[in-house]
Amino acid sequence: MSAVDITHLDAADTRGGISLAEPGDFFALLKPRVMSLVVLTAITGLVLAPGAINPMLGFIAILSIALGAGASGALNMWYDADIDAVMTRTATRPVPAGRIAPETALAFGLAMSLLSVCTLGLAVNWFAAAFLAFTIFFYAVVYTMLLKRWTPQNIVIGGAAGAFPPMIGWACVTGGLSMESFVLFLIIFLWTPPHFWALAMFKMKDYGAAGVPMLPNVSGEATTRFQILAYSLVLVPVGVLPYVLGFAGPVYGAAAALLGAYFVWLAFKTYRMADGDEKMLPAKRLFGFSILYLFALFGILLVEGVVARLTMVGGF
Ligand code: HEM
Ligand SMILES: CC(C)=CCC/C(C)=C/CC/C(C)=C/COP(=O)(O)OP(=O)(O)O
Repeated sequence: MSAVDITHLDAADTRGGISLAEPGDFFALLKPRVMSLVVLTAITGLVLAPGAINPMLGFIAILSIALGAGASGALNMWYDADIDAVMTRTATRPVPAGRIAPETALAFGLAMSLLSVCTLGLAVNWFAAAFLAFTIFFYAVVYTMLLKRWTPQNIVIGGAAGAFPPMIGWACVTGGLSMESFVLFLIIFLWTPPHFWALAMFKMKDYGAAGVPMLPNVSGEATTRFQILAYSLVLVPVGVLPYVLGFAGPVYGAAAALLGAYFVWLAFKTYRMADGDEKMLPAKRLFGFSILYLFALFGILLVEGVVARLTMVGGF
């Protein structure tokens, strides 16, 4: 159900026969900043997986995953144009702002989905390609179309989409799944609720105006603060698991423990925030730090993985 009428957007990209969309608008449809972290987690999965991969095929694999993530972002922006138009954070996106017509965004998203999946299948393997297709479907259909407007657990279930990329990267090399790639999935899966609910707390008015049932709006701030702390407390030990299970080194182990301790501290400060705190500084800090945390963990895993491959006979 639409929160607002977007029929005015139908002919949005042409006036007097001239397209108003610029290349930058199509780039924005790909959600490039989120994609950067998705790409990092996918490369990490690919590099840590046992077995050789031709560097050119590895490059094509990552490009396909990036394209697929971008495609799912475009499909999300097509479907969500009505609610994006109501929220200050998203109102200037190309579709709600009228620079790209909804049907153009849809066609772009579908074409890119097809291109990314077929490229991955033809160049790398069809298991990874099917997994990529499933992930695009999960974000664009299961999260965006089915869960987001229906349940405050939307991001807990839907967040799985954002956690699959390291498993896809791993599958590009091995053609299958593994306990290690599942642990990488689990780190992102458990990270998503504190990452997003911290933001949802200080963007509550936006979500309220758009009628999206995010946890702070539905269950209140106190419940959200508790859930953030609970997920963080589970996330941090799981973040150390790659070291405990022996597929990451001591540098990673120490970083995961230290950064994890700070993550829990910020989650605790968020939990202790006073009711009606307008500034919400702890929640803002936690949101910002959540991004740094995941970049750091996967960045270190990646560096360790590259070093291990470079020093091993057979390398890549
Ligand atoms: C359902 C799960 C998720 C939800 C609902 C969500 C939501 C959001 C939102 C609303 C923002 C703010 C963007 C803005 O200011 O416009 C954001 C930022 C960000 N998210 Fe997430 N996120 C989720 C999962 C992920 C995942 C899985 C990743 C990558 C692995 C990720 C990476 C990022 C990054 C890098 C940013 C900062 C860049 C930016 O501000 O656009 N997120 N997220
Ligand atoms: C490989 C592949 C296909 C990966 C795609 C998975 C992916 C990038 C998931 C990220 C989830 C995400 C950014 C949700 C944003 O929520 P939202 O859409 O509700 O946020 P918004 O309000 O900013 O639009």
